[in-house]
Amino acid sequence: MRPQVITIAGTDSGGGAGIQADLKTFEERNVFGMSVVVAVTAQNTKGVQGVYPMPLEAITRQMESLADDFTVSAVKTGMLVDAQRIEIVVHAIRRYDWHPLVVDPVMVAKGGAYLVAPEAIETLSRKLLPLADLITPNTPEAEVLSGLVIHSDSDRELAAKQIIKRGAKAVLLKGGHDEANPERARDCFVTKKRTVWLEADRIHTPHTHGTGCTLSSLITAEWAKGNDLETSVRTAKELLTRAIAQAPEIGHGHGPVAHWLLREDDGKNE
Ligand SMILES: Nc1ncnc2c1ncn2[C@@H]1O[C@H](COP(=O)(O)OP(=O)(O)OP(=O)(O)O)[C@@H](O)[C@H]1O
Ligand SMILES: Cc1ncc(COP(=O)(O)O)c(N)n1
Repeated sequence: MRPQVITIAGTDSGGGAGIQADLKTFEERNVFGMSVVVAVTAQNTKGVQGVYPMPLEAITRQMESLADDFTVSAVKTGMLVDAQRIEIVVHAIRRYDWHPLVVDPVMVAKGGAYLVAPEAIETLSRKLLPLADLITPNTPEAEVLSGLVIHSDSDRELAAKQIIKRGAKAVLLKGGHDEANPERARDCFVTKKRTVWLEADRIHTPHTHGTGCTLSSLITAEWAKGNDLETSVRTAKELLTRAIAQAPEIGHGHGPVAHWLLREDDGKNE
């Protein structure tokens, strides 16, 4: 049976990030994608023009509908908007025992718009983080979640370990924002047992809208198919690098990555 996976996040009308990126990614990786819309955003490659949180009841009902019918193999979360919405998502994840759980602790969009209220970060850190089988912060998010300032590789590793101390089972600390390394895009993957550095060429392109969403969806899909976490993370990084390298010129700002290059050939498309 095809693995069934859920994204709990915000939409991106521009199609490059959020739930749209997640569902495109799931489809390309041959898992059946479902969604819980926490907020609708009016958004394009130039920025976020509006955020419209869904009513709490609508979020709860979507999760009930999915729990009532599907065999869920993995779940990811993205933009969760505020403390109240984080709380009801946490409640459902506990109630339905949705694991493995990949938490992309989305805080601020590339253009600077807040995707979660700053006062909700405490709730995210205290209640959602401890449920995460993997959490995928970028550098600024890792600083907030660990309470540490990050300059060096050893800071990165230390911050990831601190996030594990706070309850996450594994951390992928993404280096897309690491301006100090102009040639390589390096991510630090830390579990209780080991630290692994994942490296790829840094691609010189403005078209990186939705890279974090796409990476966490790739990992969720690969994990749902029964691969182990480290293999899932490695595969995801390789695929994403290719999709960034061939990012199309779509829109007038930070364009999306080439989701169609993530396709897994299962022999059925020929
Ligand atoms: N220019 C680039 N070239 C190659 N890889 C990149 C580039 N920018 C980001 N990445 C990789 O993309 C993934 C996402 O990293 P990034 O730090 O951009 O996440 P993010 O900020 O959460 O993304 P988003 O902007 O979607 O929220 C990481 O694996 C990172 O190394
Ligand atoms: C709904 C939604 N979720 C997540 C992101 C983060 O992606 P990025 O930082 O690439 O804009 C986004 N822009 N919109």
